[in-house]
Amino acid sequence: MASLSGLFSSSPSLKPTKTLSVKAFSAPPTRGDSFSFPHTSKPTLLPLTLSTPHSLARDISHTDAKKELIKDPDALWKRYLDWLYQQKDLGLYLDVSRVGFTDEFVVEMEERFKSAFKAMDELEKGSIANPDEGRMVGHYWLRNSSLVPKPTLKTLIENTLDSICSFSDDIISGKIKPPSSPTGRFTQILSVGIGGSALGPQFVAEALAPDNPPLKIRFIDNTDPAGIDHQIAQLGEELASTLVIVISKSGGTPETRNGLLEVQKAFRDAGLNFAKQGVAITQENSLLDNTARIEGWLARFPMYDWVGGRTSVMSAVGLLPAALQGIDIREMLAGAAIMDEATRTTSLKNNPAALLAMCWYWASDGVGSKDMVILPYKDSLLLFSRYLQQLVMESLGKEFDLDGNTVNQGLTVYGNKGSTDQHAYIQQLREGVHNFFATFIEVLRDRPPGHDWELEPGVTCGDYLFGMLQGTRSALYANGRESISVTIEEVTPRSVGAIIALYERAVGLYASLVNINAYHQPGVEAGKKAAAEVLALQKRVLSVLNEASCKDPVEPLTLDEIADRCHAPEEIEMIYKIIAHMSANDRVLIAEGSCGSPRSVKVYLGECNVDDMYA
Ligand SMILES: O=P(O)(O)OC[C@H]1O[C@H](O)[C@H](O)[C@@H](O)[C@@H]1O
Repeated sequence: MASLSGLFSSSPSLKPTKTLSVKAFSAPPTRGDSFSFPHTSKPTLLPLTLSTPHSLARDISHTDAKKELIKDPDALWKRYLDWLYQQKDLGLYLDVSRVGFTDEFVVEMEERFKSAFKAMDELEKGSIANPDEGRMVGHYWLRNSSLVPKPTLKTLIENTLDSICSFSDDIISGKIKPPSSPTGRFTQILSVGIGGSALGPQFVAEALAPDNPPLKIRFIDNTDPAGIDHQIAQLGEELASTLVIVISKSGGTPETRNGLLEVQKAFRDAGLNFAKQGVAITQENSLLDNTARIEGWLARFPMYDWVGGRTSVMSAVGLLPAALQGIDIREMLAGAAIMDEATRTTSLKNNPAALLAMCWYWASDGVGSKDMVILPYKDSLLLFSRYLQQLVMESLGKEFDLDGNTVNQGLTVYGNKGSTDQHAYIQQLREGVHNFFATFIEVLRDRPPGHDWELEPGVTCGDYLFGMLQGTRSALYANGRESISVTIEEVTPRSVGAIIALYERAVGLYASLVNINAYHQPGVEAGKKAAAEVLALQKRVLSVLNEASCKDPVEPLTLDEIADRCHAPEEIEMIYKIIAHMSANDRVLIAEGSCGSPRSVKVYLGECNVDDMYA
């Protein structure tokens, strides 16, 4: 693994120090005259300060009253033409005409974007864009290493890319072989990781893996034992020809560690040598890195301090699994690089990421008052909304702004795919509670050339899909529901790289507009900490039960008795849940009562462990 020493800085986290509450809204903006999409009221943009109390926008945000329709097709066509964005090299279009922002709003946003563009420029030049963690934010450098602020990083990025390509070539060609496989080559990948260490690889695999990839991929992205067993069972004999890629930026995420331990056990049970089939992708000197080094795993690839998990798909995290599936990763990087370039322009109208961010702001009042429904009309893009959930919600879902004001920001993302979702929840979108705006992802090419046929005169299967998309867009709009359309010509490594880059930049710009840190995730720690406390309590419960079960005769205990002996009477409900879970898994026995009536329950362990008693 290339040396990463000296690249990482750590600094104490900077917590917001104050909570301000400033009422600073003026009258709602006037509507544009050439095109009006009459929301009942919208928050006026505040003066260009970095301490905008966006949460207050809720107080005056528009009601959900049905909007009037734009009846005039000429005006709509003009708006479509006026605002249509095209990136020729990528064959990508962005249509924001069905979002009802006004000319006045655009003018105000142009002002506000000046500082967003400046912040983005500084980020790309290596500023500490994640102030709470004292980190640079460098995912844009992964696809254009000439941008890096330090020459050592350029070498690191390029060397890692080269080593990913040569390692995957050697695996695919069979030059690197699994030690005990009868086939003599690796045929399967088992990717173990969670969050940003899974969602990108999953999305890319679903979008781009060929029908018969050189290696097929499976994922363990949870600590669900049954889910893990299922993946291992599905591999069956092919475990011997499975390359296990363990991905964790931090190298210490419990779910990933558990997945690894479970897979290692499966290898032991099958008499296989895990180390000869294991690959780690992690930061240098993390727990995972040290484990892989000490155990002599097949390979290790670096993750960088300056790349966040949710923007890591173009690091080894996403590139190695993709390359092993025969996906052209340099094309993915090229698509992202072109989009990065296109989204650097400071002309709002010509910057597709800025247009997206502006529409999000308009549609959700800059406070996330409406959800973003992502509807790709292409099966292979099914996981895009799932991928975006982390990218958008972990980035934008923040309690405090950069000045320490309580803002509770965010933007909710959901969606699966069209036309499938039309038969599920589109009914509510069109007629029910008006709490969303839609984004259609349209793919022009239905099938590879030469494979199409007409299933009825003049109409192909893809024409139906096209019709469903356009019909839904029109039907939603006719009922006052706003939508954005992103169109790509085909689903290729280049276009997938481009749409990832498009949304990464849009999230970064939007975060600047609402003055939050998009690059940390302080809220995630609370759940992790609470989980650790539950497991610590479980150990105390087990110890108390063990002691009682070693008595002669065995002393079954009530929940109150267990709680008392754990010195945790306030945790009795949690103790009950722990007992119920262990009982369901045959790890404690119920002497009296049943789990359904907690007061009646008396519990003991099946056997006494004397070692534990004196531990
Ligand atoms: O890659 P890892 O360090 O294992 O982290 C996996 C995930 O863990 C946390 O939940 C973070 O909030 C995510 O941003 C991250 O992607």
